[in-house]
Amino acid sequence: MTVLDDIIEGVREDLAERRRRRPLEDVRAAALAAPAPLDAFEALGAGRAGSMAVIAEVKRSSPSKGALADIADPAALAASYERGGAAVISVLTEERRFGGSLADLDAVRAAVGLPVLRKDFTVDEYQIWEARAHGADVVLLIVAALTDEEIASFLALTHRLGMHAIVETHTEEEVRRAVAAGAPIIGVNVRNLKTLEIDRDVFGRLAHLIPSGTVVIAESGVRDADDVADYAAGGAHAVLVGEALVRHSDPATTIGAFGQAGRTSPEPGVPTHG
Ligand SMILES: O=C(O)c1ccccc1NCC(=O)[C@H](O)[C@H](O)COP(=O)(O)O
Repeated sequence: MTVLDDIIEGVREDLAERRRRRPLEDVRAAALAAPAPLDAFEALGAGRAGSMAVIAEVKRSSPSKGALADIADPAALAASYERGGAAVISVLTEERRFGGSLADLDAVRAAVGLPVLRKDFTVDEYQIWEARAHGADVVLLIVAALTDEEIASFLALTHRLGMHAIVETHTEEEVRRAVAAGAPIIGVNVRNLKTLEIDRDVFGRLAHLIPSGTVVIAESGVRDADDVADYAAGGAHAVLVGEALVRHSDPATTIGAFGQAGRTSPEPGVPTHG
């Protein structure tokens, strides 16, 4: 059994329990009554080259590293990410291996005016309705964990609800499946979710397979501004950063530096010479 299989087994058990406590009809009604979603595709630059959006993650722990940070106030952390210029806030809601929760999502949603990603292992449409009911604007669809039929139907539901999905890939075959599904936002996770190994070169090998007009996200393994610059050179419009931010004493400044490092065209009005 891989790490991903193990995580998903736990996700399915927890999901069955939440479903017992709150039937889908209730969650659907709450989702339809929630304020309209924010446009993450635009917030991430709509696939235009030149700038670097930062998706800043609220991440308490992980299977690869164990406990990362004692996040007493996820809302305050997310507010600091927003002050630093993050484009989207990611909130891990998986409980067993990442220490996250829907309560973290609620706290962050209430604290920021940015699009919020409900970062979980989506295996059932219930989780998409649930994400919307809790005010999320984006969900994660991991190609390695889903059939083509599931990707198509989850993507369709996401778009029907006015949300976006980050369709996450790690291999050439997964990128082809994400592209075939017509995903407007594709992430390349340089962390192999089956072995937890990080290989930053994976991004450069796969990003060029993604058609222009798609938002391309480099996920995981960002240690510093140089990593962001490398991902930008490989074609990333955005980076998804967890550990480097939650472990940093000044995440807002770090986000500013990452955005700057990934910019490949000058800001309007900034002279390029002289
Ligand atoms: O982070 C892990 O160890 C992990 C293990 C298994 C499945 C998923 C995992 N992480 C999810 C992520 O994609 C990251 O939280 C995200 O990309 C940020 O990564 P990082 O900046 O390296 O913390």
